[in-house]
Amino acid sequence: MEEIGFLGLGIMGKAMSMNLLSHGFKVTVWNRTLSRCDELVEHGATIGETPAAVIKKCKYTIAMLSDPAAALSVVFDKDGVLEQIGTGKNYIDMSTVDAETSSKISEAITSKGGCFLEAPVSGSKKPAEDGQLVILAAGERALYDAALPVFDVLGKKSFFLGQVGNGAKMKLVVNMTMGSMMNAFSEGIVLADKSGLNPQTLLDVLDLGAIANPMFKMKGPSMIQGSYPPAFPLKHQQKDMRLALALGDENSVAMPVAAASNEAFKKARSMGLGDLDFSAVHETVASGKGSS
Ligand SMILES: NC(=O)C1=CN([C@@H]2O[C@H](COP(=O)(O)OP(=O)(O)OC[C@H]3O[C@@H](n4cnc5c(N)ncnc54)[C@H](OP(=O)(O)O)[C@@H]3O)[C@@H](O)[C@H]2O)C=CC1
Ligand SMILES: O=CC(=O)O
Repeated sequence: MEEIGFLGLGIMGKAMSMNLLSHGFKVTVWNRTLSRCDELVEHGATIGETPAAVIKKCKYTIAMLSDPAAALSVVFDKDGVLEQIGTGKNYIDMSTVDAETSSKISEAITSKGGCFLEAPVSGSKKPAEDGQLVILAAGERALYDAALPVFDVLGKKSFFLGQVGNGAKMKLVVNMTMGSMMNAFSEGIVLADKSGLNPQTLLDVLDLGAIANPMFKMKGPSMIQGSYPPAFPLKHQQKDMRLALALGDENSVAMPVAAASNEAFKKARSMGLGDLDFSAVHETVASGKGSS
């Protein structure tokens, strides 16, 4: 595959583009805060001054941006993707957004002759660094096939889910489930502690039973310490809960557990915890400031 463009060098985009560089891809990067490109340049990347400049240079461009507003802005605003997209150009948006946002981007790109694939990912900072993401792609099948060498570097498994929107929906369903689990886990840790049990023993018990999972195993010890270094920022998890609840509205699916979890994430944001890891929702229970 030719040179890859990469837009968005946050926690995920930085790890993913670094991975592409270390596997021998040529990468041209752009980030809204341009100084975040410097570390990538030290590892061999080239800088594109604007999203449009990256599209102009590269046949394939990947985006990894925070939310729907960011994904739309990078495509539609001045110096954006649309200014240079056209026949022979391919755009892969790996940000977590809702199906409507993805469809708007897809329509704009394909109406100018470009190809579009949405490909949100499951997995966090460490899986991104290790090339162990799960890729949830939908859109142009030919672009999916062409992108597989890239996806094989970034992830451990790729799914092609059909029409645009299906990748976004799958990602929101997964993160809605994950966010609810994180809240139940937080309550469990606090309940163990307040009722006189050792929370570490709770982690050991959970890890041996039917609900053992990598998230509890990885996040539990630091949650007990009250430490939440950001791997998956809480503000993004709350965005995913909000978008998943809207998907529930559209489909008349009652989701009382997810709705309560969303409230807890909102509470955590109001406590100034939005930039910490999403496991910091634990503080809404642990600090006694929760809404319960
Ligand atoms: N972290 C994780 O564990 C995972 C995250 N995701 C999803 O991946 C996406 C990226 O997440 P992550 O890397 O953690 O997020 P970060 O907050 O670390 O990075 C966000 C990126 O979006 C850019 N950005 C934000 N607003 C705008 C805007 N208006 N215009 C242009 N660029 C903008 C930021 O640029 P700047 O540097 O200038 O602020 C930055 O490059 C999100 O959709 C998230 O939900 C998916 C799986 C796992
Ligand atoms: O979106 C977050 C993740 O861990 O997946």
